[in-house]
Amino acid sequence: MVLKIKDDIYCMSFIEWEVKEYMSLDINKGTTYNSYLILDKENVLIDPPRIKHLDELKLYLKDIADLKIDYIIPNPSGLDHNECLEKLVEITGAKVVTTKIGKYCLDTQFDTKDWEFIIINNGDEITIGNKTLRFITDDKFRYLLTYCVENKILFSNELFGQHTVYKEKVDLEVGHKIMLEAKEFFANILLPNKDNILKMLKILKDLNLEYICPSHGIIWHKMIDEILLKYRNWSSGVYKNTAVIAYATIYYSTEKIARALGEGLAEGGVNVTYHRLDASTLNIVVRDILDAKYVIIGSPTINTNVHPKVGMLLTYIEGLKPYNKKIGVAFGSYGWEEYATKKINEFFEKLGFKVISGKILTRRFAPGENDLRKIKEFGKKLAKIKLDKFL
Ligand SMILES: Cc1cc2nc3c(=O)[nH]c(=O)nc-3n(C[C@H](O)[C@H](O)[C@H](O)COP(=O)(O)O)c2cc1C
Repeated sequence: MVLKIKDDIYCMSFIEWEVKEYMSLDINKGTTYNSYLILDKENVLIDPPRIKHLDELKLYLKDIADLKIDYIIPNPSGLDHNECLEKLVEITGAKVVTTKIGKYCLDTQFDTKDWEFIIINNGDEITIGNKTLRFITDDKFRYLLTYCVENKILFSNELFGQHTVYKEKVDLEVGHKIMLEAKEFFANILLPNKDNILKMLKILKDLNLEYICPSHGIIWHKMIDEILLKYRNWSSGVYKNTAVIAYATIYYSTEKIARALGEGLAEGGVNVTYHRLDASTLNIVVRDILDAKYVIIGSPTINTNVHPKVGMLLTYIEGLKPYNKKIGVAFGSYGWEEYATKKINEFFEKLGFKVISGKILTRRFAPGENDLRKIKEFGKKLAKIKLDKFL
C-alpha cells in the first residue's frame, strides 16, 4: 500500500499478518512495516523492510522513482529493518547513510566492503536538491531519526511506532485507541532506552513537526502534541493512581489473595487491573505496568521457586528496566516452605521499587475468610501510601 504524504514524499506499507511472536510480544493483530521515499534531485529511501517484501518494494520504487535511489537510510540494528539492504544497494548503487555505530552494525551483518557509506553525527545535514535532511541521534542510541526540514516531517524509526495493522494510515482516522497501541510498543520495545529517548525528545521539542513517520503502524499528524507528551511522561516515570496485580495460580489460593487485595485498593480509590498470567500476554502486562503506581505480583511457591509464568514475567520486566518510582508488593500461597514472595520482593528491591510487605499476604495453602478480610484492609491502607514520600 502506498500513501502520498506530500507531492514528493511517499509511505510504502508492508503488512505482516503472520508475525505472531517477537520476543515476548504477542503480535496477534499483525504488524506494518513502513518505508519512506523522498523524491528530489537525489532520491532517498528510509527504513527498507524485510527481504520478503523486496519484490513489492521494487514495484513501488520502479513505479514512483524508476528505481533511481541515491541514498538509503536504514535502521541498522535489526534485520527486520534492513534485511533487503544488500539487494537494494546492488540494484540501485545507493549510498548508505548511517552513524559510526550503525556502520559497525551493518558491517557485522552484511558484506559491506563495496558499499559507499556516508557517516553522520547528531545534527548533521545533507542536501538532496531542494530538501535538507537533518539527523538526530545519540552516540549510544540504536536509532537514527531523519528530519526533512522544508516539509517538517520526522522519520522516526521505531520511535512513536505501533505493532498494528489498520486500513487507515493517519492518527485521527484511527482515533484515540491508537495511544494504547503506542503505549504497548513503548513499554515493550523502547523502555530500556528511556533515558536516550528523553534526550531526543528535548531536541524534537524545538522542531516544527507536521508529520511523524515511524517504521511501524500509523503516521502521526493531528495528534503530534499528544504523542510527544505521552512519550515525555512514559520516559520520565510519570505514574497514575493505578495498580497492576499480576499473578499465577494452580489451586486458586493466590487468586483469592489477589482479589481481596485488589478490592481493598479499589475501595481506596486505586484503579486496579488484574492479569492472571495464564490468560494475559506479557506485552499487555508490561504495558499496564509502564505508568502504574503499584506493581503487585503474586505466585504460589512451586518447587522452592516462583511459578514459571511469574519467573518469565520477572525476567522480562528486569530487562525492560522500568522507572523505579513504583511501589512493589508481593503475595502468594505455599504448602510447606515459602519461597515465592521472598524472590519477588528481592526482584522489587533490585529494580529500586519501594517494597511494601505484609505477613498477611503470604498464606499457607488456602486463605480463610478472616485472612481475606485482613488482606482487603491491607489493600485499603496500601491505597493511601504516598509514593513521593519514599523517594
Ligand atoms: C508442583 C508443585 C510444587 C510445589 N512445590 C512447593 C514447594 O516447593 N514449597 C511449598 O511450600 N509448596 C509447594 N507446593 C504447594 C503450593 O505452593 C500450594 O499448594 C499453594 O497453596 C498453591 O497455591 P495456588 O492455590 O495459588 O495454586 C507445590 C505445589 C505443586 C503443585
